[in-house]
Amino acid sequence: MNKIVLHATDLDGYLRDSDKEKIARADSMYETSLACCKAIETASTPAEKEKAEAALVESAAQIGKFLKHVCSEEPNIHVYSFETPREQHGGASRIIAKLRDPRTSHEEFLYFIQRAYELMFAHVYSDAALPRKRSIITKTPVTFPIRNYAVHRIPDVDEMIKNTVMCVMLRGALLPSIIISKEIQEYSSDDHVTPFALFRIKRDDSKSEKNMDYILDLDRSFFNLEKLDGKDLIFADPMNATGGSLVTIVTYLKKQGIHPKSITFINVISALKGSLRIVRAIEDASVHTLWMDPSLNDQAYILPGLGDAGDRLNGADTSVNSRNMIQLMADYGSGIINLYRAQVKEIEQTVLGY
Ligand SMILES: O=P(O)(O)OC[C@H]1O[C@H](OP(=O)(O)OP(=O)(O)O)[C@H](O)[C@@H]1O
Ligand SMILES: O=c1cc[nH]c(=O)[nH]1
Repeated sequence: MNKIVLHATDLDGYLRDSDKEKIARADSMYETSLACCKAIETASTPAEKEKAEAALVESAAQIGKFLKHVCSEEPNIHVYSFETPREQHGGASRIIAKLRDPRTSHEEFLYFIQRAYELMFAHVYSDAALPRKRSIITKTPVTFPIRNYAVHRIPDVDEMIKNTVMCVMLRGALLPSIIISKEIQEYSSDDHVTPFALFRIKRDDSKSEKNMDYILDLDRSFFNLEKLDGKDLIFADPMNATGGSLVTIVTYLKKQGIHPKSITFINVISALKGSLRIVRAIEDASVHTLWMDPSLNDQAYILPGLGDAGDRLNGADTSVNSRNMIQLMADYGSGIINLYRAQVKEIEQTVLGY
């Protein structure tokens, strides 16, 4: 057993007093939402339910305003819905709502995760590269009167991606990481496939936030330390709750003498606490999230959240049924595997060591 464990108490000291005040305020605002949720659940007439729903809508609006204000003072925290034009918010909101809904099927969940990460790639890379663009010339199937070629101008992301390594926090981050890597490949001028580093990191679900253990299982991780030094590390994990999992990996890397050039953490939902902790604990880290949620429950799950992202993406991973990496990828199905052929090959080589 070759495990690195970070305890909840190791995370003490990163947050500033002013951060703690903001988190406490968001928690207390979310108490109001929870009271509305209770009123919705217990309403005995349609009118009572309608009143409770209106109160929930108002509470969510207040929380949104507060979080936006907090993030406006944080240069390294980027929330898609706070930074993009209003016209784009509806689409992001729809995706998050579908991901939150327990009725969303497994296949639909994968589909909406894919859409979420396409938006996030645009926000973090292709939109950010503008106005730099390059021309691509594409052959079309139309050959009469002669073979046709079309010209398109696409954002030039080459400078931004050339030094990157895709770091995967297994299991929840596997598909998101593959998607971001694929987007990088599609936008690069040389069909660039990111190197991969795979970290098996797990929170101990039997613990609460206050006594949480974050366990990095080195026997089930696959990476070459030397290939991480001086690199721009991308971590694409759908959920950032306490920030503890990422801090565990980065602390371990630094103790091994690895100094990443930058760390880009790309989430679907990031809690306020996890966002602040990452940017305080890790130098040169930036958090980019499609959505920010205000609070955590005692088990360190995000509120309102979407439940266990790893389980919803990959199925339950009990100790009796602990699937290995190659099995996990096979389980995504042949359709997805074909789409992400280059990434799957790169991951297989990293895992199998050839
Ligand atoms: O910000 P934190 O408090 O560290 O929580 C976030 C982590 O929790 C989830 O993984 P989990 O431990 O559930 O493992 P899984 O990916 O196998 O589901 C998620 O995918 C993140 O990696
Ligand atoms: O709410 C949460 C928190 C951590 N990990 C998840 O998958 N969901």
